[in-house]
Amino acid sequence: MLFKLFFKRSFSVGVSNYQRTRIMSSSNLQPKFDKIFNKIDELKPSFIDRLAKAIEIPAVSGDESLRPMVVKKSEYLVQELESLGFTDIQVKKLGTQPPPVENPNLQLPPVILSRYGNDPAKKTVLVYGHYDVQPAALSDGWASEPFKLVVDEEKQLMRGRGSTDDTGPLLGWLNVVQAHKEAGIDFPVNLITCFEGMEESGSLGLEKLIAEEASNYFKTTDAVCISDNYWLGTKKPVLTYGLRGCNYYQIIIQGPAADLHSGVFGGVIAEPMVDLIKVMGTLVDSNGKILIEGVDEMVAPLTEKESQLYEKIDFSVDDLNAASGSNTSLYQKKEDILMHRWRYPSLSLHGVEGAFYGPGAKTVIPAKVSGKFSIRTVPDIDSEKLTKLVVDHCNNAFKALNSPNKCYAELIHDGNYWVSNPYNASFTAAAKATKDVYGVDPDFTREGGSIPITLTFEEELKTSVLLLPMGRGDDGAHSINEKLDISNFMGGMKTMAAYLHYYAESPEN
Ligand SMILES: NCC(=O)N[C@@H](Cc1c[nH]cn1)C(=O)O
Ligand SMILES: [Zn+2]
Ligand SMILES: [Zn+2]
Repeated sequence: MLFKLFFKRSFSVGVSNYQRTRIMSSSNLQPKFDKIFNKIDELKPSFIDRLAKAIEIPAVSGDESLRPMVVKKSEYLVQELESLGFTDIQVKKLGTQPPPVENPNLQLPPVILSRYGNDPAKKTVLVYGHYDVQPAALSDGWASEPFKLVVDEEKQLMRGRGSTDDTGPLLGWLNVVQAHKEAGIDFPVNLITCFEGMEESGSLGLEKLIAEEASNYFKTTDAVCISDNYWLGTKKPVLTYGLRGCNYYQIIIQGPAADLHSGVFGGVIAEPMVDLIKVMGTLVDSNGKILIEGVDEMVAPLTEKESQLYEKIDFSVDDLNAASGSNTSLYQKKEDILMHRWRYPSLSLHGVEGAFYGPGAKTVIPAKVSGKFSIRTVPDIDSEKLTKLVVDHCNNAFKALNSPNKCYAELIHDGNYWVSNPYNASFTAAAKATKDVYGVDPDFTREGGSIPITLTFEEELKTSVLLLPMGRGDDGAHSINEKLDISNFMGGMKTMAAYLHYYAESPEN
């Protein structure tokens, strides 16, 4: 069900209410959670150790050569689930990866299903997370080896690829189970895990699995909770009820049979890179305006009620600048930044495969280049219609060049946007939990990123989905030096635990 973009009431609070945002010390917390929160604190070293072991496995789903590592990380998770007493563990194979792919026999990484508890008297919460990560290399500018978790005692943070997206939060659920076991506290709900290894590459194969398991493994699900996003800024916790979708494309330009010497062939043959850069340059302007005809017309109009929502959110251009480490914002007003992140589409140019990019001055003419770009989608953009507009646009832009090269534009993967109604038992439980842990009411936010499978859970399981973030807006997900603050790791797990208790107690589903 799509939330109609206006709220019955606002969950946001004024600045004064949360200026002192911090994790409250255990003595300040709801006494009912003292025991579990203290146990989470006590187990901190073993939780960091579990995270460190997982981060060491470079599970990059977008790199075909690293697929065995993605599988290895799934095996590590299964071992951890077994040792914690999860039952009915099923490692679901999803078959081969559909094109475009270099190796047509490449197997998709498995989805891990498991249960903790199966008591018909309790509610069932399905927790989704992904164990794959974005690519990372020391040479990109990381301060330390990306696949080695570094605990920075001075800054009180943990640095490593996947720390915040999404290995840290995923393991948070396992840690919460361990803390309950060791504290001797009855687990408040039945937990189902659905952990995938292809989220960063479009969640290929997962939609079908969810549809198949909706009336089987997932049948008893009352609510879905996903911890795979971030606070908007660095101080105030949020709960998230919307995401943009993501349509990822490539334009391939094929010219000569092999890479050539630019001194010999430069000026006498049509260069694929020149064509590609010209075509890519027609997609978006320097103000972020998408130049593909017909895209803007598909965007849902802004209503008066919706525009009021943005005023109440705690955010500023300074937060954006701090997170980007620059002064390069296209907008100075908070409302404009939020709307362009949440409710308008954006087009980003990501890279060029086949092009020279290393140090030095190689005088090469690349023979075949593939330009990668994506469009973040919003209500009411239809993915298929968008793809037709994009492909037609690229073909026309290439045709106008009168080049003898060949051009082919295609969709690599797409994932739906999601906007939901946060007025339900699950969001209410999470809001109470957040207040208990951080001492403030959370803001209710949408997010500019994508979790392709969110809408599928909502539609197939006919349940609400809650996004309960662990990390902060400056964590550097997908960037260099990705980190998770230790206070967010600990606070995030306490919030997860309290959420499960509050949701279990709620009279509604
Ligand atoms: N933490 C969510 C996230 O990072 N999602 C990715 C999903 C994606 C879609 N296509 C490629 N990756 C994102 O980029 O938003
Ligand atoms: Zn993620
Ligand atoms: Zn990600």
